[in-house]
Amino acid sequence: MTDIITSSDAAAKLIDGKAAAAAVDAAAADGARQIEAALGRPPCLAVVLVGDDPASQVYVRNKGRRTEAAGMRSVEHRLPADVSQADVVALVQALNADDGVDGILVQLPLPAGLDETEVVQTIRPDKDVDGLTAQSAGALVLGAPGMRPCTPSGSVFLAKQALGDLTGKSVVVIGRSILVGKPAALLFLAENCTVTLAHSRTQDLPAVCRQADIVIAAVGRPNLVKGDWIKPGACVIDVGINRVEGEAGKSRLVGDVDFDQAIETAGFITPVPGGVGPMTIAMLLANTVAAAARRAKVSVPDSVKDVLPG
Ligand SMILES: NC(=O)C1=CN([C@@H]2O[C@H](COP(=O)(O)OP(=O)(O)OC[C@H]3O[C@@H](n4cnc5c(N)ncnc54)[C@H](OP(=O)(O)O)[C@@H]3O)[C@@H](O)[C@H]2O)C=CC1
Ligand SMILES: Nc1nc(=O)c2c([nH]1)NC[C@@H]1CN(c3ccc(C(=O)N[C@@H](CCC(=O)O)C(=O)O)cc3)C=[N+]21
Repeated sequence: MTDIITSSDAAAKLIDGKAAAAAVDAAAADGARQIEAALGRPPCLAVVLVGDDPASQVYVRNKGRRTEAAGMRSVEHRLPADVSQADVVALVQALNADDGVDGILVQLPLPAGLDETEVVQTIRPDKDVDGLTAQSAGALVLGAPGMRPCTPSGSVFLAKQALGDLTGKSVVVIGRSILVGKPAALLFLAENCTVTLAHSRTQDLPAVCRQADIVIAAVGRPNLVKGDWIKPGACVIDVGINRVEGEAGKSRLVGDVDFDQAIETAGFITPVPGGVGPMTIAMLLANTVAAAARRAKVSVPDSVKDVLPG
């Protein structure tokens, strides 16, 4: 297996999200084989993509490819951007009722005019592999069993690869979205971290960040987090995926952290691309295997239990 933590020419070690995702994909593939042996069919993930946002299409394509590579079934449903609310809800209801579907992911954001909350709330909680329904969110708050959101789960996994047990670490999460920041704060709390949840109204964000043993940047602002915001030796998990103008008119992906600066002070850092992004898909696969197991009333394979957060 490739090393997940590798050294760089600068101070920080790199956390290789691709290598970590390959390990989690392998665990999911192992689990998928066990499910197929028990059920006579592999776990199945349905992805709903509304509109033609090019970035979303790339994610959906990556998800489809990795799902099949892990020996699972992937079904994509594409709807036009001008689809009605009722038609999106009806599709989710049909997927809820389809016994051959174990997991449902509705790609966010939905085009303007559609009620995202209603669509997400339509997903049956036992198929909510994105962990975004009120039932999943409630279970996370209560510390009860349930599906955890994929990007925050991936962020915890990578921080553990770098630091081991996270008990007592101070964590600053920047961004409080339902998809990333808020559940990330709760997952790190569940790891016994001391968590600060920062956002656009936070006062003196650089000073808040400098207290952190672990910084989670989930803002959507290219290079917002500067090198001198990072406590020497801290672990930096960059969730941001921002497309910016690169050389020769070509676009490239950057995170929310000024990587070239932060790598000089941090102890560990995730790159973009090749950091949290690949882990998000890996956790989605793991959640899909777990959902298939629970629905079939067989035990969740140990390989999958081991990679998911508590
Ligand atoms: N790697 C992956 O798999 C994934 C990556 N992403 C990426 O992560 C980033 C965040 O996504 P998402 O959470 O959906 O984004 P949202 O736009 O929903 O949320 C952004 C959050 O950042 C806060 N914020 C905005 N500007 C600042 C600022 N200047 N200082 C401090 N906080 C600020 C906002 O605060 P307020 O609430 O006060 O407005 C808000 O809470 C994006 O780049 C997205 O592409 C998202 C999902 C998965
Ligand atoms: N309901 C819902 N759940 C999500 O989890 C969700 C969503 N909606 N909407 C959009 C965001 C974004 N997201 C990414 C997933 C994988 C990569 C990924 O694989 N990135 C790779 C490659 C990126 C590339 O090169 O295009 C990388 O960072 O290395 C990125 C981003 C999931 N999201």
